[in-house]
Amino acid sequence: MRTYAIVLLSQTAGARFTPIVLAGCVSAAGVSYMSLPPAKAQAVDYNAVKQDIKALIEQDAEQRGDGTSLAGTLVRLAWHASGTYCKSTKDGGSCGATMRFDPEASWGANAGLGAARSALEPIKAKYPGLSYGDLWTLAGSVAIAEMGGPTITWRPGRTDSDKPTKVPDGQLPDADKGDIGKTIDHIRAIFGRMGFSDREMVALIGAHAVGRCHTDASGYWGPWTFAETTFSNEYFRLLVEGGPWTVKRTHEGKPWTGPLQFEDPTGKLMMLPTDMAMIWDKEFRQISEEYAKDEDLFFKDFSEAWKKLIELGVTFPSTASGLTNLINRIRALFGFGAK
Ligand code: HEM
Repeated sequence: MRTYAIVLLSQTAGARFTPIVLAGCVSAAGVSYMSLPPAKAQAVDYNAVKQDIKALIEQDAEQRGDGTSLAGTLVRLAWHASGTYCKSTKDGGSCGATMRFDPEASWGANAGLGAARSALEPIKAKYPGLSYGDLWTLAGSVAIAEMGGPTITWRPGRTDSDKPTKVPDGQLPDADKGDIGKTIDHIRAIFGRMGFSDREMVALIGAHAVGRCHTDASGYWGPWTFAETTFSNEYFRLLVEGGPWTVKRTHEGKPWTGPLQFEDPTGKLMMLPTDMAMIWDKEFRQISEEYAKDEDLFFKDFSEAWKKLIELGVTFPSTASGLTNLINRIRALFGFGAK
């Protein structure tokens, strides 16, 4: 049995370390909190934010009524907000939430994400102390949990920039580099720049279990799996055991004029060239096969890599001092602390 809870590490503004407040949060929310020093003037009830994100996803699904969901787009928003990071220059990442501004908002890679950002605006307005960076990454993390994904450990602390990014376009991956070898090298170059290993890249790309491609956003069409609102290892199972995956030639009875993509024998599912790289490349394939066989392993690796992704470049307020930690531990022993 898996745990689907989001673990929140909460900042309490105004009061440095307040076990009573924290204990209250624990019992009210059923999630785990840890105290961090305050960084903002206005306290945010992150559990309430989480509930609002869940409600937004549910309301949106009801309105659509076609089996598609905002949840996948929220995951993509959190990933694109974070995936600009460069481990050498330390630029980019979810801190700053610079996708609010051009040019980043208009990068081709971010097409279609404006709707997800707008959908979250009422939640941002409701919690003045909440940063966009925290909201976007929490929304992606809540969406993963809502779709049955693994436990995500999320913590607040991102501050917003009031200036556009300094980072040039081209930080996020293209789905095709024209030939197999170049596409594989491109994946390693882009994710390597962020500081990810082969295993972490494959795990993260496994998020294509959910959501879909939209012709009016990326130009590609279709979902990767038959259950696009369920976070699972189906993406890897389809890649490894499904198919055969062939070049898409037609769409709804007409010739396909979009970019190169692959389809399964039903014509209902798709893979990007970068997805096919997950079985074309020997090392990627080995990991994809492991995930196809073992969903728990995929969930474990994904949740660790996702936490790393959404924390790239983020400096969190330092945790409690040694003395405060000791006091908290003693309080915890007597049942007052938050574990
Ligand atoms: C080689 C790396 C990747 C490439 C080339 C890529 C490319 C794409 C493209 C072209 C789309 C379709 C966008 C649209 O038309 O709306 C998409 C959607 C999506 N991507 Fe990726 N992606 C990559 C990695 C990732 C990673 C690392 C994650 C998350 C950890 C992710 C999560 C998603 C999700 C959830 C969607 C569905 C969005 C929706 O339903 O609106 N992708 N991706």
